[in-house]
Amino acid sequence: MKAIVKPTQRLEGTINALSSKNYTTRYLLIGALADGTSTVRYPAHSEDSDAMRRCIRDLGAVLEEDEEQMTIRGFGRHPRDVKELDVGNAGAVLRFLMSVASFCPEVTFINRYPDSLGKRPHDDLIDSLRQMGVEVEHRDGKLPITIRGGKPRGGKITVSGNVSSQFLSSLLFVAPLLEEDSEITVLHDLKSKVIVGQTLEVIAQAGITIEASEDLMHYRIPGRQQYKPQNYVVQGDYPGSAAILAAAGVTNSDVRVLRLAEQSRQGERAVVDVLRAMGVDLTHDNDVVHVKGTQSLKAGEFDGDHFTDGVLAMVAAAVFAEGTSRFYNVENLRYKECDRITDFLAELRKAGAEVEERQSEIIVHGRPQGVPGGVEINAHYDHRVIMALTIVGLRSDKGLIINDAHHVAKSYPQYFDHLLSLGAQIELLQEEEH
Ligand SMILES: O=C(O)C1=C[C@@H](OP(=O)(O)O)[C@@H](O)[C@H](O)C1
Ligand SMILES: C=C(OP(=O)(O)O)C(=O)O
Repeated sequence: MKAIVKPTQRLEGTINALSSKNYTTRYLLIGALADGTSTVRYPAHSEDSDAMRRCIRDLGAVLEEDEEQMTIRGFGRHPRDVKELDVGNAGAVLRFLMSVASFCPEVTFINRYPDSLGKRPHDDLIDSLRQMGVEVEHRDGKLPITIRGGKPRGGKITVSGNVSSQFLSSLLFVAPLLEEDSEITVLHDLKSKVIVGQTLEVIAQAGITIEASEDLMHYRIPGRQQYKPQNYVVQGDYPGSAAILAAAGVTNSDVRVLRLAEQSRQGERAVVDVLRAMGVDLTHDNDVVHVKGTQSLKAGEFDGDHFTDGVLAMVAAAVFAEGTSRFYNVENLRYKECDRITDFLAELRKAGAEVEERQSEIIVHGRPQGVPGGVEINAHYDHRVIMALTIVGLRSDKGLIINDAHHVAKSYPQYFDHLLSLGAQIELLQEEEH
């Protein structure tokens, strides 16, 4: 699909935030790891959440779903002896299930996105699984990956946290099910640390005990525990909504996004404060974010590691700010669906933005007068690149054509529909997908 994004003066209206991707993957997983039947209300519907549905079903969970709610009969620590799993392009799903697969005799995770997930590194998790007595075959730390497990061991386990927090989360999900007690130590820095809070939150909701140090670098986990079946409710998604809020923030608009919990462990909740710091008039009451957009934003300096999946949308807003913005501590954006520093900035430059990269920083010299646009954008298989360039297109002089925009469905299939309902000038051209 091509998205033809045209200059749009004003966005107006109210939308319901999509359901959280990261809570959905977690609740589906712990529902599958439970003995008994759990329910999940308002699970997300997207390629990534569908990948989790597909894989836990293949592993033996029984799922039923209506409009609002899904029930999951879990397999506990006894997944079915499946030979192959297809996680699509979902990093979190792959990494979480690599540990679960260690209960199986032999599972291969196939490589369906060689130019996206197929390029992402998993060595740190592979190292940890080996410490647990699991044999892992891989191609240079990347997909396809075959896990030969059976009886993973607990004990002392180390995991590096400087590429992705998903490796640690993955171990935290399975360690309580092991025969032995475990002690997990995080080596190096722990990136995307806030999201580990979501992992610990959902694990505790399922009645599991994990003792975590205050800095989240050290864990004691009693073995032989069981996930209890529970009833979970998925909250609204901040990372996806960040793009809607930024689009509203840079246009002359009046937009409300409902279902964004004020008390949330999603790090990307911080985008509300980031936009406010840029001068956007924004209130957040009763789980409703109300944005009154402005044509005059101001630049700022932000630690992007606190709102990892919201950085690209905030960079897109900074493109129109007065002054130079700096997003630092974002090196691990290089290991996502694409290199979200080099690849993303290349597309922004095409649109006419003035941006610079450092190894772990994005620097934006804002252009309050707008950017020319009038070019075609490569999506790099990345939903967040698509969402961010759409924001830029809305405030460009000549608009932008975003190629392969269907990849937005990785997390937010209704993104363009939501923008259209707010009055955005966007034309969607269906073409043969490749
Ligand atoms: O645990 C999770 O569900 C996720 C962790 C983050 O990844 P990193 O820890 O690799 O930054 C985030 O970017 C991703 O979208 C989802
Ligand atoms: C990086 C992301 O997801 P994942 O790592 O799960 O592929 C994302 O949603 O932006």
